Amino acid sequence: MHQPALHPDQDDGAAVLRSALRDAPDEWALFLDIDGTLVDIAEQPHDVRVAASLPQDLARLADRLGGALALVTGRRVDWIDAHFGPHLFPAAGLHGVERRRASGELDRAGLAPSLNALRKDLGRRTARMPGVLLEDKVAAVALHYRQAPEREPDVRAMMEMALKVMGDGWVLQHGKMVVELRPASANKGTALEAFLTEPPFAGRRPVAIGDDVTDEEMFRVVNACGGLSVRICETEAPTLARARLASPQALRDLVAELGA
Ligand SMILES: O=P(O)(O)OC[C@H]1O[C@H](O[C@H]2O[C@H](CO)[C@@H](O)[C@H](O)[C@H]2O)[C@H](O)[C@@H](O)[C@@H]1O
Ligand SMILES: [Mg+2]
Repeated sequence: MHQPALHPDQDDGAAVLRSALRDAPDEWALFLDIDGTLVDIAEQPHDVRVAASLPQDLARLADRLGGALALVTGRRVDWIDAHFGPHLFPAAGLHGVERRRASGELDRAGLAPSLNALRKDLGRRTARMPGVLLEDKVAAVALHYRQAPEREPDVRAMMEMALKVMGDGWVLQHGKMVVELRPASANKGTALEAFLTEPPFAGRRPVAIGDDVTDEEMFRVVNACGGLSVRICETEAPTLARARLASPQALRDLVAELGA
């Protein structure tokens, strides 16, 4: 797949987003990634800080969009609620594998007993690898190497083996200094498509904002149906997104502005 690099000077995402979401809020649906997009990247998954005003700003913007705002993330939906509550946003977790509709109905990921043994084995191995962190996502598992970048080849090799153990129906999801093993049943693009068939998203044009390879599936869907794709990136990055924002802070400022 050819992915042209998005140049830092290319298409100002803020201007594009303002003219869509402020001028025609009834026409658009907004899909937002979390890590690296709404919140700054931190050394470890549990170190992230959700800005105190962000959940309320998002809830106000969701209100302006008639509720057509969803969080689409690699995190679990339970994690989203713990960090973005009390408002329960429509959400896709585990890269689309679990999904809560605007109605509140939640499709959870099925639990695979074989993952438990595998998780224990990965835990034993990574205990001997300082700086490599196992993130237990219940229906998925992630190995982070941000604090030990030299371990990337070992992490990749371990996860390739883990994928073989789990077999069909599972995929490796690469991300920022992380490799995740998750069910292959969905991705962020299919989750976005599913939202677009339901109220209040149906009939609206999608806007997707993300920062990572997992968000490219959303960008593909959005581009195909005449929506807006925006990548958070400070430098050039190969991407399908057609506009850019410089940082999560730039997006948070915009969310506050558009919701006010
Ligand atoms: O889809 P996202 O909302 O972007 O979530 C992707 C993964 O984000 C988290 O890991 C990433 O962020 C951590 C905190 O900033 C960082 O330490 C790590 O290096 C990044 O890979 C999260 O831990 C994963 O579960 C998400 O899938
Ligand atoms: Mg992200």
